This record gives sequence, C-alpha cells and structure tokens, in this order.
Amino acid sequence: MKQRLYLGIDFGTSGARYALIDEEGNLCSERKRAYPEIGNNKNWATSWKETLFMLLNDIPEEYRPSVASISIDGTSATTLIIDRRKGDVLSGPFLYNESFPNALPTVVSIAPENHTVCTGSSTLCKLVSWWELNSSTDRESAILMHQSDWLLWLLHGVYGVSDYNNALKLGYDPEADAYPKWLASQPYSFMLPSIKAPGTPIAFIKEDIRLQYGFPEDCVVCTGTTDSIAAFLAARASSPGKSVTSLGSTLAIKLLSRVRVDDARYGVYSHRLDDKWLVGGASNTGGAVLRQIFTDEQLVILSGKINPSLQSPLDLYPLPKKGERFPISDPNMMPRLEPRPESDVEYLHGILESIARIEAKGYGLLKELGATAVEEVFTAGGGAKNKTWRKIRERVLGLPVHKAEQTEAAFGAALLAMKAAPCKNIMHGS
Ligand SMILES: Nc1ncnc2c1ncn2[C@@H]1O[C@H](COP(=O)(O)OP(=O)(O)O)[C@@H](O)[C@H]1O
Ligand SMILES: O=C(CO)[C@H](O)[C@H](O)COP(=O)(O)O
Repeated sequence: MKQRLYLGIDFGTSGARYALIDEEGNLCSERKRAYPEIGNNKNWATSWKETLFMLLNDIPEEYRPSVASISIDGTSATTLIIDRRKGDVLSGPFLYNESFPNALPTVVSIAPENHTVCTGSSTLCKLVSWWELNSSTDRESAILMHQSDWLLWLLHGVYGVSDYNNALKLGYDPEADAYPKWLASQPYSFMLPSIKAPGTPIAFIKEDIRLQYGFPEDCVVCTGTTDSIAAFLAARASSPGKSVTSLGSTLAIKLLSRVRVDDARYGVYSHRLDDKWLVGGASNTGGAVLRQIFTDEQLVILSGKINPSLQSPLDLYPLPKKGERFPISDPNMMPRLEPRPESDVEYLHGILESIARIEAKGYGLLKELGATAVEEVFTAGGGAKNKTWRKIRERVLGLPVHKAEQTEAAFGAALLAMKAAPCKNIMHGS
C-alpha cells in the first residue's frame, strides 16, 4: 500500500514551519524558517511567498511523491486585496493586529451590536477601509483573500475560496454557514470569498509546482484555518472545558465550549469546530514583547533562576506597541513595562507573571460571559517550552497547565490536510 503523507504549513507572526505526518499522525519531517527581512520594496507578501517555496524545497525529496494533501494556517484577519484578473496584490497585506478605526463607524452602522467585526482590527474593517479609500475601477476585479487563502491559492490557482474560521472576522456566520444579509447586501459583497469548512479539498496542486517539487498527480490542496485554531487541533484537546493557550508572538486563548459566546466589547468571539465552539480571543501580549527585551537564550537562562512559587510584586501590562485586542479591546492602550528592576531575573519574572494575569483575566471573562468553565489548559507556541512560566501560570490560573504533546500549529494544519485527503471527487485543475 503506497504510503500517504499529509503536509501542514503554519504561517505565524515571526516565521513559518511545516509538519509532515503519516496516516497514524506520526511526525515524519518538520522545519522552521524565519521570514526574510522586509523593506527595500520587499513586503510581507513577497516574504511569505519566498518562505512557502523554501519550505517546500526543505521537504526531503524521498517524501514528496507521498504527499497526498496540503493545508496552510495563517494569522487571523491578516488580509490582502487581490486582482482576480492577474493575481496581483492590489493592496495589503494588512496584518492581524493592524487597526483601521476610520472604517469602524461604517462597520458598526451595518453590523449587529457588539458583533465580532465591530473592532478596528477586524477583516471587515480592513475591507471597508480599502473600499472607501479606493473608488478606482480596479475595485471591480478585486477580491479579498486572507493570508492562508492567498498562500494556498499560490498552490492551487482557484480564486475566491476561504474557510469559516478565517472568515469569522470578515462577518461570516459559521452557525448559519452563510454571510448574513447585512453583509451580503453591501456593494463590495462581490469581493467576499466562498466559504468551505477547514480541511475541505479545493483543487489538485498546480501542475507546474507539482512537477517542480515532485508531488504526486493526486496531491490535493485544501482549505486552511487560523494559527491559533491549528494549534488547538494540534493539542488534540477534545472535550468541553479543555483549552489551549497559544504562547506565540501573541497570546491566543481557545476554550472548547458547549455554548457560543461573542462580545466585541472585550474582543471575545467563538470559532466553530464541527458541532462545538472554540470561545476565546487574542491578546497582543506574548512572545513579541519578550523578544523586544530578551533573546531566546536569555529567556532560558533567566527563567531557570526564577522561583515560580513566589509572586512577583511587579504589575505590568506587556505589549509590543500601542493597542490591545483581548481581554481589553482598546486600540489606544499603551504598554506598561515600567518600573524595570535592576535584576533581569526579577524583571522577567514580573513580565511572565503579568502575562499570566492577562491570561487569567481572559479565562475569567469567558466564564462571566457564559462559556463552559475551563478545567485544564494545554500550551502551544514558542512559550510552551518554558517550564517556569507553566508553573507561574498554574499558580496564577489555579488550574492544571500542561505543555501540549504537539505545540506547533503546523501539526494541526497537517491534521486538516489528512481530513481532506480521502475525498478525490474534484475535477483536475478546477
Ligand atoms: N524559553 C522561552 N520562554 C518564553 N517564550 C519563549 C521562549 N522561547 C521562545 N519564546 C517566545 O516564543 C515566540 C515565538 O513563538 P512562535 O510560536 O514561533 O510564535 P509565532 O508563530 O506567533 O511567530 C517568541 O516571541 C519568543 O519570545
Ligand atoms: O494573534 C494572532 C496571530 O498569532 C491571531 O489573531 C490569532 O490567530 C488569533 O485569532 P483567531 O482567534 O481568529 O485564531
């Protein structure tokens, strides 16, 4: 029986990585790459595209003929406006944490009160901002793509396909499985992608790419998801009350809940996961602010000198720059990183504990809003390797906190690729 492998690629904030798994879910190969520097007319889209094809080239050649399917996850609400005539990037990328307050009054006027799109960093605010600033005829051939949609499109070539996780912050209703009338009736509705479930086949990989990298004729490219949902899938938390905190460049919470909870006042929203809900939000705190102050090597050395059972007296709110999304939704919120003690050990202790308090505030908010109470937290992302931080978080959260068995979102994307692979009923090149 020919071996079949499943490829997941995660495009996070600071870098991308692939995971290649077999039919039993065993990891066969993985590789991480930091993004090439941007600037000198190289923007994020060029950097991501280069990284995608470098990672494909990193896959050992002996595995490539067995790759049955490919999926990609990306940062949520990261948006590109594409010309569907030639595939050029008309505008963007607008990153997940970029806020467009100029569009907020229009979005608030069309959406239900406290809807997920009613925040400046939503995908819909990015679309409305572009639409209102671009009255040119280019608009007629424009289409919106999320980061993972665009990277997948580079592999399959079919315009206008996304998934209901990426489309949540665009305004898609995953419960009705449709765009709501208040959005479908807008003049820019022709720009909205069609929506499939994550891990749904789109088309076979483009022939030129297939031949260049040695993938098989029936290699399928399927819909993706967002990075924090891919991390949840990787952790394989399967019952309500289990939660995954992604400690990447940001802090994203995903709690498996029987009850859907959405409230833009606090940056809380629910993603659909089959017949349940992933309730949570994403704070701008996390690894990005750690990396502004410490190298990864310093984090290991200094963390080893912290006594996690002691409470830090520092009361900080670590943010990499102005703006917070959850559990406080305030695009003008400033970082609080002072006072800085003489000792770097004490300073890191204060930062890790302050981030843990933000995490605890987030879980407390979800409970207040009616979500299933959290019982256990699994940790994904680069911060998951920090045992000291895990003990601080257990003390501050008052919950069991573990490192997920698989901490990389790419593994979750590979599980989506596996979900898509059996379906072969798609036309070649469709
Ligand atoms: N030992 C550590 N303790 C805490 N955080 C760490 C440690 N090592 C790396 N990190 C953080 O992990 C982050 C990278 O994690 P990753 O999941 O790759 O992020 P992303 O995908 O969001 O770019 C960095 O911001 C870094 O500060
Ligand atoms: O912080 C982020 C980047 O890592 C994203 O916002 C993260 O993906 C959270 O968004 P979602 O909850 O929609 O997955």
